[in-house]
Amino acid sequence: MGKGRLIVLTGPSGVGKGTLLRSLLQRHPDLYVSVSVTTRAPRAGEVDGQNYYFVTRPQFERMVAQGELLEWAEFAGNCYGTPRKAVEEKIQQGKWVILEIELDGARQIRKTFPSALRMFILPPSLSELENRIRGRAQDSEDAITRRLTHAREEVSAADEFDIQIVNDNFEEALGKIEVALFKPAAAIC
Ligand SMILES: Nc1ncnc2c1ncn2[C@@H]1O[C@H](COP(=O)(O)OP(=O)(O)OP(=O)(O)O)[C@@H](O)[C@H]1O
Ligand SMILES: Nc1nc2c(ncn2[C@@H]2O[C@H](COP(=O)(O)O)[C@@H](O)[C@H]2O)c(=O)[nH]1
Repeated sequence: MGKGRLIVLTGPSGVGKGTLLRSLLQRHPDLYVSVSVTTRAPRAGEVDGQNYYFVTRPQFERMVAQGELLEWAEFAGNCYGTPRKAVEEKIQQGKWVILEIELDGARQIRKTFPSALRMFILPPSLSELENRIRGRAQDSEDAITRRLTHAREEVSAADEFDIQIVNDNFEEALGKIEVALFKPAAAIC
């Protein structure tokens, strides 16, 4: 059995993290992507237990109080958190576990799992980021404004991460994530 590992993927909402991860999983089905808990309402097509575990705020607060979340944060009016049990079990089993989380959560993981590999995905520009969020057509105008406001703060924190990857050309960005994950450290520049 291989050695378990924790990998954090962060970047502003709409930069393409979820899309990159879906392609990465198709190519590397042995990776495990943690399913987060959120108080956000499901978007069209989102499935409970697959995209997220959708919970009420009291349920979320109970999970926090009982120490069930590895990290959690409030983002654009909703709460998001990583269920501890599944992640710890998968790492124990030797799996490589990926967390797709925002900046506050990534900072928490840096303290609790200093050996985690932390990658930050950047948009080619903020205007392209806005195009992608709008193009996704899943968020209200209010939610879009809040996400773009957060994006500025998040992008300015990119240097806190081990690796920064610009998601301009999708295949190139995906290739860089693969290099960061699978190639020896000397190959990463
Ligand atoms: N390289 C790319 N070029 C153009 N469009 C892209 C690229 N990567 C992703 N997209 C598109 O950008 C939109 C947002 O992508 P996605 O939902 O994966 O972002 P996200 O970072 O996971 O957002 P959130 O954090 O809000 O869940 C999608 O419509 C996706 O198809
Ligand atoms: N700190 C955490 N952030 C998380 C988690 N799951 C998702 N996220 C991040 O929230 C925003 C918004 O997501 P959306 O699905 O509403 O667009 C995005 O940046 C996600 O990466 C989590 O468990 N903890």
